[in-house]
Amino acid sequence: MSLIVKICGLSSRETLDDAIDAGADMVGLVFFGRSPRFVRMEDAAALADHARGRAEIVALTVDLDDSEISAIVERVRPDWLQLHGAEPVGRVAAIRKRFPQKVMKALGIRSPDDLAAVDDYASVADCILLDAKPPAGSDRPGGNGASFDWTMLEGFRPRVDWMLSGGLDPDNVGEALRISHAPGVDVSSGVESAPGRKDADRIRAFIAAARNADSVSAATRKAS
Ligand SMILES: O=C(O)c1ccccc1N[C@@H]1O[C@H](COP(=O)(O)O)[C@@H](O)[C@H]1O
Repeated sequence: MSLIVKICGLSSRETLDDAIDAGADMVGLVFFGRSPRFVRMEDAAALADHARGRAEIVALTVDLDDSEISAIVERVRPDWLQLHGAEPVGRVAAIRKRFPQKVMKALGIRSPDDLAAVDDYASVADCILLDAKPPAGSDRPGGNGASFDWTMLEGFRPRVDWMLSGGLDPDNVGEALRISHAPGVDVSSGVESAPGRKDADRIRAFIAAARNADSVSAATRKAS
């Protein structure tokens, strides 16, 4: 199976097209008000319609309640709900049961002990997204351009689909894949020229570097 690449935090038709034309499998829309990538519901609905059928649409949410998620589901009709808050296992299970979307649960990682949570969520999420824990002083749980030590992922083979994120960029995604053999990668800050401003050249460079590294990594995954 080939590498899944998600470009997150897109907020214009132009950058959506840049990501999709460059080969993104998933595009993310951010519904977190304190993010520089925040998109209002009406804009998100139009962006999703623009992308529909060309890439999977991911709605990034942080600790929203059912009525807020319902509004996104009805207006935006995403393929995925990305849960990037402190949603406990039971809450993730309830969201997955209530809504038809696939569920991606983000988990903050700083030390190898944090990986234990992956097993806890494996049966209630369709995909686990490993992200760095936010640096001190950050007011958002992701999108901080912060990475964690990927060497703790050597030999990591969870029983659930997963993706790597956190501080990835065109220069380091190859190394991240060589170390982690992640089946998917997700990026936001690393393909921007300023917070919230996506850069077409960096998007293309990121996806090219990731696909290039994955051709090597896929062979290793097959052999292991
Ligand atoms: O992008 C944001 O602003 C954001 C806000 C709140 C939660 C998550 C957010 N982004 C996600 O964080 C990871 C890592 O991002 P980065 O590449 O380190 O900037 C990624 O999944 C984004 O989708």
